[in-house]
Amino acid sequence: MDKLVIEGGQPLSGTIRIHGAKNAALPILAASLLAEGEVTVRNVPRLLDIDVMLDILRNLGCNASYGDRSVIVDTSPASSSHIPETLMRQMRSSVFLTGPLLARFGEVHLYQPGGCAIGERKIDLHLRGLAALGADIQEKGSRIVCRAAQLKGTEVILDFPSVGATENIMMAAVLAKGRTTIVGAAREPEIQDLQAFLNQMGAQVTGAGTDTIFVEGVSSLSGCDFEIIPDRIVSGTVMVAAAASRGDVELHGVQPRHLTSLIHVLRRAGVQIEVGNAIIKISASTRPKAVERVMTSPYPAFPTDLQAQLMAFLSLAEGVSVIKETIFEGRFKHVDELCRMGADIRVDLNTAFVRGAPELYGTTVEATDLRAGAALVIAGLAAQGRTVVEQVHYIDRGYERIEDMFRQLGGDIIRECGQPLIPQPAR
Ligand SMILES: CC(=O)N[C@H]1[C@@H](OP(=O)(O)OP(=O)(O)OC[C@H]2O[C@@H](n3ccc(=O)[nH]c3=O)[C@H](O)[C@@H]2O)O[C@H](CO)[C@@H](O)[C@@H]1O
Ligand SMILES: C=C(OP(=O)(O)O)C(=O)O
Repeated sequence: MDKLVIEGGQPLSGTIRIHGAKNAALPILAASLLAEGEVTVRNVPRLLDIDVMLDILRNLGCNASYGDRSVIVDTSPASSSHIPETLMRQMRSSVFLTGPLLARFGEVHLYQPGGCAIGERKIDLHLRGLAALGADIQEKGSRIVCRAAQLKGTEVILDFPSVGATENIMMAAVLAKGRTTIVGAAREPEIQDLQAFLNQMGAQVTGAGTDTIFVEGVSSLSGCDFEIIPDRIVSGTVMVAAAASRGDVELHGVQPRHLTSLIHVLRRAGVQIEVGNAIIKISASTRPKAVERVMTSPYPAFPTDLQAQLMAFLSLAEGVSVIKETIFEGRFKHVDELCRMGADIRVDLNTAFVRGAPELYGTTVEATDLRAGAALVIAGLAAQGRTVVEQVHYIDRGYERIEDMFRQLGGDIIRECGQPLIPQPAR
């Protein structure tokens, strides 16, 4: 398996353009199934999770191809509503196919989804929402069958603003009969992007970005051409890496308003940030100050997907930072690895107390999940000496060749290719 080898201590500098958002592209590609016709999705990042989504779409009978940063999906030949277990288990986002398949075929056969081990990650809110729309749901072990000859609009109340459940319910509701109201919806920018995509196909969805979403059911949807928003988590990762390496970086093609909570925390740590139209300039030259209280929460609060990266940065701060993780109960796996690099972090339940150290030191560490892996890369870029990050396939789920991205900014980072994950047949 591949490894990243990083010689730390180089301040990052230069300009970078940020790729499209994985978390917008995945539900949007799943939603393409709702249209009978051809859908073009632009600014799609080349990631492992996107490849898995395209494999699933092909398995369901669609034609799906990737080229020139765009995906073209022709959903007219789609013929199956069975998602294969092996593909279902490769990522959490396979669950996004549930709403669209149910709306299109009146049934869907699926399994509990896989993905990074960062918590229990049930799908009860997804299934309860679909049941409220009239689906009959049978669960046997990890196998799930949902059926509904015609979904019917209703009020769905979410006990927690789950991003995925909000998206699945929106996708199911667009072809339902009548009006659906989602109360307690998640407000993430990716949900607004999904609304824009659905409406471009002819749906009638309003309210995304607030906690109440209205969906007026329509009888059919047609293909469209749509461009994905920039990835706010990749943007945030580059910003934190620039600050940790005490560099000077300009990010282009970003949406600063999606990063308000991170900008606020980094400024509290003493980082210089200038915000323009689709541009963020970030520079840091001194040791950061500790940040007393950071808590992950649903958007617009601080995102759980940047918690690990921020912790790597605050490991180098002057003083003690306190980081509380309220979204995923298993999202502190990077702590042990950061400590192996010289960080001083104590965890008490869902709170990490980070006593900043003057330096981190390179060693061999293991990415245990996607953002934990990104945090170790940041730590490696800022550390003294050589860091080797193993299990890079987790990082490849969400960053398009992370080593190229940081090398473009002057980072000394290369990939050493190992055995392929899936053994290739002998020629
Ligand atoms: C592809 C995608 O967009 N992934 C993002 C999405 O994941 P995802 O959509 O899976 O995250 P959710 O918002 O659904 O999960 C938040 C919390 O709700 C719980 N929960 C969720 C659904 C459910 O049916 N039952 C339940 O208990 C989860 O275990 C978790 O504790 O939002 C997360 C929270 O911002 C991000 O970290 C992920 O990067
Ligand atoms: C947890 C993440 O993704 P997913 O929901 O696809 O597992 C992430 O992007 O950090």
